[in-house]
Amino acid sequence: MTKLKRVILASSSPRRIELLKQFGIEFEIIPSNVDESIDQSLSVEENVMQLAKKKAQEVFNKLGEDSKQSLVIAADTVVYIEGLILGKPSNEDEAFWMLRKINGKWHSVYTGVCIIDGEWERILAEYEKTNVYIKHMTDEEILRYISTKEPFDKAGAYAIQGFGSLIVERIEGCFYNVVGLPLYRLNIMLQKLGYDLMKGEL
Ligand SMILES: Cc1cn([C@H]2C[C@H](O)[C@@H](COP(=O)(O)OP(=O)(O)OP(=O)(O)O)O2)c(=O)[nH]c1=O
Repeated sequence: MTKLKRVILASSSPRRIELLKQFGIEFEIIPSNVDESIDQSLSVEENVMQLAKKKAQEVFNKLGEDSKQSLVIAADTVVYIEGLILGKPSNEDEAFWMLRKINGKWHSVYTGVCIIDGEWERILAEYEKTNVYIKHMTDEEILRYISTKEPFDKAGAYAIQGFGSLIVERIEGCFYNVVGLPLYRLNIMLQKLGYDLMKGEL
């Protein structure tokens, strides 16, 4: 297999960037600029895979000639509860509403991952699901959590890796999926394309 000229993470998420960095591979960061609005008429699985595809495709299309020797990775994370898909809250009221919605209950976090391999002209899109139980909080506790400012750029208005760790009672499934990049799933997908993070092959 010829060495890829460019490996691109199509994301502005500091969490995704940090998670991918730990494997010692060289990659560039090119955030996408797509409309991330959720289509409540589609299933949650379709939503996250379609959004991840849109992000990857947009960045891939900008690469021009280089695209043939490039691999682009993109992801999209949402929270799913009682038939509703929650993205990132746009203000304090929305964060409060989302946190009340997931308060004292199980919900599911879905991340869609898309990989475009220009060399083989292949597009792979899959998703991972993790169940998360949030402890019961009083309104005062919810407001205190919001005052950390952590909820604003996070799907479902919390971050399991930050202050949010103090409200997540238990999880079932991949932790990294909740943070925004399901590493196990990502490597399974890369292996399907002939790469492997364990071997440093990318
Ligand atoms: C539930 C949860 C989400 N998140 C984050 C991961 C994602 O960054 C964000 C969901 O928004 P996304 O739209 O998936 O990603 P993004 O807009 O931050 O970045 P980009 O589209 O450029 O890749 O929520 C956490 O960091 N911790 C959590 O516990």
